[in-house]
Amino acid sequence: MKAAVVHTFAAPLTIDDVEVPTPGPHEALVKVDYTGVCHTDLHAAHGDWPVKPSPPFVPGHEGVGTVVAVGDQVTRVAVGDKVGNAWLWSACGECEYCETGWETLCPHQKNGGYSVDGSFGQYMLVDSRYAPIIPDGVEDSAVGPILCAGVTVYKGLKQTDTQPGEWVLISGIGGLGHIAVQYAVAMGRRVAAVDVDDDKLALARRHGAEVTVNAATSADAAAEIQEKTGGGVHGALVTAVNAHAFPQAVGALRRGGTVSLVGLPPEKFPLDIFTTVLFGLTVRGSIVGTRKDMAEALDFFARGKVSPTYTVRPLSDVNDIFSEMERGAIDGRVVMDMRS
Ligand SMILES: NC(=O)c1ccc[n+]([C@@H]2O[C@H](COP(=O)([O-])OP(=O)(O)OC[C@H]3O[C@@H](n4cnc5c(N)ncnc54)[C@H](O)[C@@H]3O)[C@@H](O)[C@H]2O)c1
Ligand SMILES: CCCCCCO
Ligand SMILES: [Zn+2]
Ligand SMILES: [Zn+2]
Repeated sequence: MKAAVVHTFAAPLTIDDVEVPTPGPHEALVKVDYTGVCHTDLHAAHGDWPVKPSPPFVPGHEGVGTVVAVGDQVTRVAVGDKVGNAWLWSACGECEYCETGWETLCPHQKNGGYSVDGSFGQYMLVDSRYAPIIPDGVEDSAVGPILCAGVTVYKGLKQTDTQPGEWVLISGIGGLGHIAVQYAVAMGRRVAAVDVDDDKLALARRHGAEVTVNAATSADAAAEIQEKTGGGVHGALVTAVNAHAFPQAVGALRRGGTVSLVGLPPEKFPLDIFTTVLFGLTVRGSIVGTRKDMAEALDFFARGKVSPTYTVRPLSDVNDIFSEMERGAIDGRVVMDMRS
């Protein structure tokens, strides 16, 4: 089968002919139709983060396809079912985190396209107990971005502890952010959006943002957001890939506000102790979503409440796609067609 393989960090991926894997007892073999390209895949290919994947590996964790074979312990899916892969590829099911609804924090988890091969190949393995089950009747090319971008921002928004009618800042209007605007609107929040690119902010407005601020041209983006939201946002979700966006989102919070961090530039950012304490602010990290979050995020999509903006391109474009992503030149999400 064809697959895009990372052999060396920060070097072009090669399209290799690799063996179709065999499913283990709890695994299913999936023929991949489409896969979204997440900025995490670029971080993975560059070896950006402290915990690195082990080349050679196949990235991708927004894959969608059809089950073609199952292991002898599989009960949750069957041949012919439409499933996906996800960052949370599997967890142990027995630790304190798995037992308390926090499987995303399981120290024994496997991660799709990172610690196990992912969806940038024509076939992929999934753990049948964790694979997202794709709702009937949805567009196969559109649903991939929900499997990471969608579930992540949906969970991240829940983690802002905001209520309907309150202001939420979405920082970074890329693959995650443009979908976050839609979930926030669908969840009844008022949306302010910040990015460094006017085209991204126009996309945010098309998806329902009431306030947009360009952090590259604003004299003080946090102050501008405070002023345009009548005292600051009740919650903020940072999906930006630049560390400057993080203190900026904290600075845009209303007193008592919560910022949910999901973007992962491999850097640190300063947090002002005095104002954080004085204004009772909460800074919270958020990672993807559980299987329950995934089912909920997919339900919003299946009911037409969110609709990714995406472009379909061939697997052979993978290196160009990564270069464009690195330049911030992609509006919405790229989805690769894996069928040919
Ligand atoms: N926490 C999680 O579970 C999780 C899940 C998925 C992705 N991620 C991470 O989220 C980040 C975004 O992923 P993506 O696929 O949306 O990336 P993307 O490249 O599609 O979008 C990034 C966006 O950040 C914007 N940006 C850059 N600098 C900015 C700044 N200073 N202020 C505001 N916006 C700025 C870019 O213009 C772009 O719109 C990546 O680091 C990825 O690894 C985390
Ligand atoms: C720590 C890496 C989290 C990545 C989530 C999927 O994009
Ligand atoms: Zn991702
Ligand atoms: Zn566990």
